[in-house]
Amino acid sequence: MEFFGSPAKFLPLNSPKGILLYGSLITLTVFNPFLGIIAIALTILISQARENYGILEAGGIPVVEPTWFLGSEPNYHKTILHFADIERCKKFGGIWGSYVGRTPQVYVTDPELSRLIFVKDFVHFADRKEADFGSALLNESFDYLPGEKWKLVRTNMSPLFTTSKLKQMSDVISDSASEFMNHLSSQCDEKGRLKIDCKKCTSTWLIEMFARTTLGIQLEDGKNPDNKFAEAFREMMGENAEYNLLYTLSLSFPFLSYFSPAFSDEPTKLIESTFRQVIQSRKKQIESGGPTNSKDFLDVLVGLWNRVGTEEFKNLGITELTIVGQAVSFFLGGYDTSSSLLSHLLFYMADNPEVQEKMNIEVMSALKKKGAGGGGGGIDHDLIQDSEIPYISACITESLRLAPPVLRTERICTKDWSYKGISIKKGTQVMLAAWAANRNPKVYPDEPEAFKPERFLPENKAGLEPYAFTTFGFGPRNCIGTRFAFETLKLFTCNLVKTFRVEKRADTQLKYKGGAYLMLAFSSVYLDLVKRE
Ligand code: HEM
Repeated sequence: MEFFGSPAKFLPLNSPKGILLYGSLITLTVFNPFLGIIAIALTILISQARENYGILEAGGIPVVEPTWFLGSEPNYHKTILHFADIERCKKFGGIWGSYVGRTPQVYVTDPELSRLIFVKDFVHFADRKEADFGSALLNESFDYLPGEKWKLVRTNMSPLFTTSKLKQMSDVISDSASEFMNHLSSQCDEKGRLKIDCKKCTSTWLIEMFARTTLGIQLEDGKNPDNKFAEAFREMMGENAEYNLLYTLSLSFPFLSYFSPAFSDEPTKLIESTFRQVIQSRKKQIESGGPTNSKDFLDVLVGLWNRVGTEEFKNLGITELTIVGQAVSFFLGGYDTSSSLLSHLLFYMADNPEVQEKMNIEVMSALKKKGAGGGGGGIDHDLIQDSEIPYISACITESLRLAPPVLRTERICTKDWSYKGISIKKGTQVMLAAWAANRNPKVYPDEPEAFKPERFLPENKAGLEPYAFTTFGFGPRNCIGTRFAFETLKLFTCNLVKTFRVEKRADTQLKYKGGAYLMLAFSSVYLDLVKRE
């Protein structure tokens, strides 16, 4: 087994193992050239697959023992990676390494290391790994833009998330949420029940709501879970895709990824053309001096669009597709994460009936206090402040802690880094293992695996270590939509608990998919919505 040594480059000719290996290859080629060439090709492939072995150990990082040539994760496609992270954190502590195929990856859960890597020493870890999603549009996604290109887009997008902008969008989100509840009510049977697939149901609303808030358009048939725009997004994200052995093999032998692209390019066509049309029609509106929403999302996109072709944009490689890609990545960044979170929140609520009763009492009394009574409307930006609905806010935060939709927040080390005997080499991927980090028993000593919203009530949360809540990442490249996400989640949840109870069904289960390495992937979670009197 130890033909290739470790770390494996090609074996030196003058070593005993080298003489044995190269001698055997030459002999085989002389007697059977066909088999000999195959053996030489395999030798080269395997040596390449092992080329990074040893790098992590040399930096003082404990590693998940690699196999002969499939890295540390020979069953990657079957492994539920966030559970693996939890187990490894228990075994190794706050930092460990793994060879994912041939890529050395470092996993961090220790709050102090997270602060250093993601915030203080950001210049060493400013980018994410260059990605090829098999789609030109997705390759322009904001999350994966490199260095200066990312900086320019981020600087232009940040002003969209100020308090005043958020308040402006909040009315649209709130109208959309209450309309959606009315729609769900109208779908209930004569006993006031409706079976839902949590992710499909909540993502339908989120996509419709995003279209309204960011693009200012109303989707045709937007409340129908099977509407073509929502379906295109789900297909593009490969929601029904399963990882297979070919995927695991492609991690060690990247040429195989050509046969198993991560995302599907076909549905991006509908999405790309819709976004292009919307941007171009706002551009025309602005050029003809028509009224606009003054610096909303579309105005920012049009501003960037008008700079395509300038020297600065040419140098940075920013094209029209880059601009469309930003609109798409806001949808993706927002809808998939939020629907994943809402599915977990609904599951925890169904699992804890007493919790949802408290949530209902809280929202009803906040409405009463406001003078809005029990009838429609009233749930708006002011009502969803933490001071008005501390318990509901705590339930949302606890769900975010327990089930972070982004399993691992990633960075690539662009400059060698070291700290107290640990060194990370340029080219290594660094992952914040969110599921494990958020269960830190030193920070959440009371049953870290359990759903306990009380942890985040105002009287309890003050002393919590901020770097042990990793759900939105950290530092200059953290989630730009955090405040928007909280606004959305709170408006939806308040409307939901006011209108419905959530109940488990005989077929309710929460089953995670293997191989998902970035975004949480799970099979349909079915629950019943039951209308409140
Ligand atoms: C529950 C909801 C959400 C969760 C858990 C979440 C989580 C995350 C995480 C972990 C990151 C990576 C942060 C890092 O690398 O440090 C991220 C990045 C990002 N998120 Fe979110 N997100 C959510 C909602 C949203 C929403 C609503 C939007 C848009 C309105 C959004 C847009 C983005 C974008 C554009 C990035 C890339 C930022 C950059 O690279 O500079 N996210 N998000």
